[in-house]
Amino acid sequence: MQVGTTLGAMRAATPLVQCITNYVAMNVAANVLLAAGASPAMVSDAEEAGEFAAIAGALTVNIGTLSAPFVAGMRAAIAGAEGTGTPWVLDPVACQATALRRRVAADLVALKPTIIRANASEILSLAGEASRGQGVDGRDSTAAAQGAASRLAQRTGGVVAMTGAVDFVTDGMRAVRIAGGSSWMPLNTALGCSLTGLCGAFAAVAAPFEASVAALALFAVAGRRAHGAAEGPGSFAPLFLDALHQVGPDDLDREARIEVLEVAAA
Ligand SMILES: Nc1ncnc2c1ncn2[C@@H]1O[C@H](COP(=O)(O)OP(=O)(O)O)[C@@H](O)[C@H]1O
Ligand SMILES: Cc1ncsc1CCOP(=O)(O)O
Ligand SMILES: [Mg+2]
Repeated sequence: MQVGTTLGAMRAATPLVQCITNYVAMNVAANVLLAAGASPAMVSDAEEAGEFAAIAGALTVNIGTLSAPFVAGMRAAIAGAEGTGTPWVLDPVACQATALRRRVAADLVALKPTIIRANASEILSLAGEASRGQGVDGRDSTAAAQGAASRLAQRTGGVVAMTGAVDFVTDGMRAVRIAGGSSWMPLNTALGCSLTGLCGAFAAVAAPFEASVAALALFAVAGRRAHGAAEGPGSFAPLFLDALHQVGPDDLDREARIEVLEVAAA
């Protein structure tokens, strides 16, 4: 897949990405998007969120620190995005954990996100299957959740970008696995949330499946590069930001480990 071309297009556009994300992720995700080449804006109040979505290249919606004002802002923003045909990405953080999260996540999935980016435990929960997720951290393998991801994509008509030690992306018909990254990534809070924002950045310039693959591949390549130079989760964080900025289109094509799957294997 031509992920390098997609990266070049994203950087050329510097897309404005509206991120409705949690308090933990706001700063981390903004820095990740800036380093990768996008223009993030954390705009979530219901009074302005719909208006902003109409001028953004993409919207991302994350339920990490859920509250009634956040939900109102999400609904306003999604309505604004739908009005202009703007792509939007859902991150159902810890959607298995509480009744509130299960209900809000199900309501948002019913609005048919362009992309759902989540860990395997969250995908299993959204698909109505048993999840071993603990809080915001995934505890299921993506291999065990491929069927759930495919069914979810078929139900929404969108793309499911599922992450873990090996990532899996499907639109219900096509599927790929992406290897790479670092075992220190899940020990850095909000990297999953930041990747959701990056999916939005790519979706502003490319079709949802290609956008998701490019975003996850960039994380995988940058994570692998940073791992080689880091000594632990703390030194990993700045090295990862540097790598996100330094990986170019040719590097991405050369270093990305993307396996295109037969549909029957998905
Ligand atoms: N064990 C691992 N080895 C390599 N990369 C990982 C590992 N776990 C997660 N990642 C990477 O970390 C990023 C965030 O994924 P993940 O931790 O699944 O999200 P979340 O924080 O939403 O649970 C993704 O790029 C994923 O590929
Ligand atoms: C720790 C925490 N608590 C609520 S949201 C959040 C951030 C989770 O970030 P990620 O799912 O990207 O690791
Ligand atoms: Mg995480």
